[in-house]
Amino acid sequence: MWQVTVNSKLNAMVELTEYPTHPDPPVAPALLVAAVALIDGQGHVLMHQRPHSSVHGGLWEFPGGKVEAGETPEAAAAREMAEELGIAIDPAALCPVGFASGMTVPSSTGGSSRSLVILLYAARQWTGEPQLHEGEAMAWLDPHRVPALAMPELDYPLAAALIAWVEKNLFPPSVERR
Ligand SMILES: Nc1nc2c([nH]c(=O)n2[C@@H]2O[C@H](COP(=O)(O)OP(=O)(O)OP(=O)(O)O)[C@@H](O)[C@H]2O)c(=O)[nH]1
Repeated sequence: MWQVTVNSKLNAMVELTEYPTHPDPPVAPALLVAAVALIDGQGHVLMHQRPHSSVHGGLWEFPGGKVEAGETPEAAAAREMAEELGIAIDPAALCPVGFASGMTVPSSTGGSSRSLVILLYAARQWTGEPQLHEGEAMAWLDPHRVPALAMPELDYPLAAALIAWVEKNLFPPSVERR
């Protein structure tokens, strides 16, 4: 971060001072992950249990994965839905719900922690029946029950954002008519 100081005596002199933003800043670019809350006709959301062998193994998450080079987050989300659940989603039909930001958990094989940003989208339409292609299990849940699951840390704020989104978009307060 740069601080600009104007020296009043010399009037036009500008001093630039560099300040460290963090004692140990992350060196790698942020990892971007696109995840999807699939919402069925009953307003239930599909949660996915990560493979035991993976980072965050056995925890519940919103299905999704890393955005690859040259991909939009929406295209990545649609690709992950095909890979993980065997369903087709139109990227244009994904609705932004919220995001969460933190640090990755270093894998058991090493590697340092890096900045992680997860974008959560909602989808109410897709083609095909979700099937477990990867992971340990999947479950359709009332969104209000999601915060009770064992999940990666960033999924708790994502779950709160989803509940707010569902209450606004699926069950909007009735409009008072005079
Ligand atoms: N998909 C997904 N990943 C999440 C969530 N919450 C969360 O912390 N993550 C983390 O974000 C990262 C995404 O990794 P991933 O393993 O799902 O991505 P991927 O399918 O591209 O993995 P791959 O490297 O095996 O191809 C992991 O560190 C994962 O633990 C979530 O709700 N959904």
